Amino acid sequence: MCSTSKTSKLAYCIKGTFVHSTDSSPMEILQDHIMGVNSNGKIEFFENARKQVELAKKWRFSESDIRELGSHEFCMPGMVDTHIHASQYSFSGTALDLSLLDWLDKYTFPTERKYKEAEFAKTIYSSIVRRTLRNGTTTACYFATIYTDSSLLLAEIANNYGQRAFVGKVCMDINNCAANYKETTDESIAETERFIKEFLERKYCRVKPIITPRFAVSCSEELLQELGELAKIHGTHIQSHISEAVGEVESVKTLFPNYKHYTDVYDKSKLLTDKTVMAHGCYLSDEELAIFRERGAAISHCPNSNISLCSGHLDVRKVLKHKVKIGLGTDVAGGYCSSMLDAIRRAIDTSKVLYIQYELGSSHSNQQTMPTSKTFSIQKEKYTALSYKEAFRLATLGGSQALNIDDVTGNFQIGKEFDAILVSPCVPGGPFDVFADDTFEDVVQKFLNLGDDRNIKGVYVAGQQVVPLPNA
Ligand SMILES: Nc1nc2[nH]cnc2c(=O)[nH]1
Ligand SMILES: [Zn+2]
Repeated sequence: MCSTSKTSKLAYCIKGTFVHSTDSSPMEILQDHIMGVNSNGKIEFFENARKQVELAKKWRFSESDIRELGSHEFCMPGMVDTHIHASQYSFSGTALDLSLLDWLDKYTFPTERKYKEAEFAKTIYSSIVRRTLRNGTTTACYFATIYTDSSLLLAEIANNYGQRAFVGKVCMDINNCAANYKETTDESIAETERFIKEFLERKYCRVKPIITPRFAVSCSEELLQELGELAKIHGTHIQSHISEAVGEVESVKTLFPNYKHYTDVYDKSKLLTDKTVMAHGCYLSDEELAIFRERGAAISHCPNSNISLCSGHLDVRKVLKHKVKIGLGTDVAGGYCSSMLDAIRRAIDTSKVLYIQYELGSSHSNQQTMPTSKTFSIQKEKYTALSYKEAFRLATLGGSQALNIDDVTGNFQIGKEFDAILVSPCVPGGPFDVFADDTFEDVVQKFLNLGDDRNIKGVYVAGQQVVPLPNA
């Protein structure tokens, strides 16, 4: 049950280094700062520690109420996974030998069928929620399966562990390969209505339903339109896949001949709103991106999956140029890693691959000639690979914007809920080393490139500490 009081007291203070993004800066490192979090889990103040005495008087706290971070430690916003299939976690790290449509038929649909069984669902869903929380994912936008009851179970599990989440019951009334894993159109609509109704009755504070047509290939026109209506009636979020792989885009052209393009299929069904997040978008045209921008719809960039399933590459620069909202997603299990740190790294890798292609001017050729320093300097003005700071922003603030929850989370702006991870770079047996001449920026960069859950000492959602996990 969700309860916030109108009056809020100061709950605790944290003092040390904070790293976050704003609209104007992809990364701010604020050393020697002090933050106050209130009993509603919101950031009450965030100031230079110089003002501690003044703040202590105003908010009536003493030295003993302050949690002081160690010299290399820092707090950063919790990461936002804008696209993850909780139901595919059981086979993550395997089954990466096929491209999208064959991969769905051979591995994904048979696995998702198992979620008819509540016990199986409970085991895997508990594991993925625990795993993502330990990895520092404070918000996850989940796909479940076509089964309503086990999808509701995922919502319950996320709520019990204190994760902020969107949970979608998958809708699909077409499946030419696995006839035993699809619904009739009427079933899909009725079960989605039941899903939303029962979900909302539970009044979870930070776990919400999201309407989830799997993708246009597996949904009839009627189903897409009805889901668009339901989203409108209930004001819910919407998620799906779009323009992920060439074979998929070709199928959509054949299945929906009367539509201008893939984006038009969703748009005409009212599925593109400012609460929509579409995964991938590797092959979206400028015209389609302009529609995304107009509708306020967002893209979830899932680079691990795009590479693992040999789908393609998303040009993040192009999406940003169109001012389309964008966050990162792990897309487990097309993406083999459930950590958003991996999504940051793969987003940078992808951007560098695109940079090389632009530099060589050979995105459509297989010339293997080395570029000269001259071509590098000329081309650099045209294309810049994503920096680690930009990728950090995509994983935090960008994700919250993509999910339209940036008024609540995504950075350390006063009034937002304190969703954060406490990073401890120097841990015994940790994954990297810090040396005396490392700047704080170096330490942050090392964590983003080399760190893992061993460095994540604490995770907070709305001010509540959720990691270490219960029964860890
Ligand atoms: N990566 C990915 N793409 C999809 N397109 C339709 N379903 C899926 C899925 O489960 N994973
Ligand atoms: Zn996906």
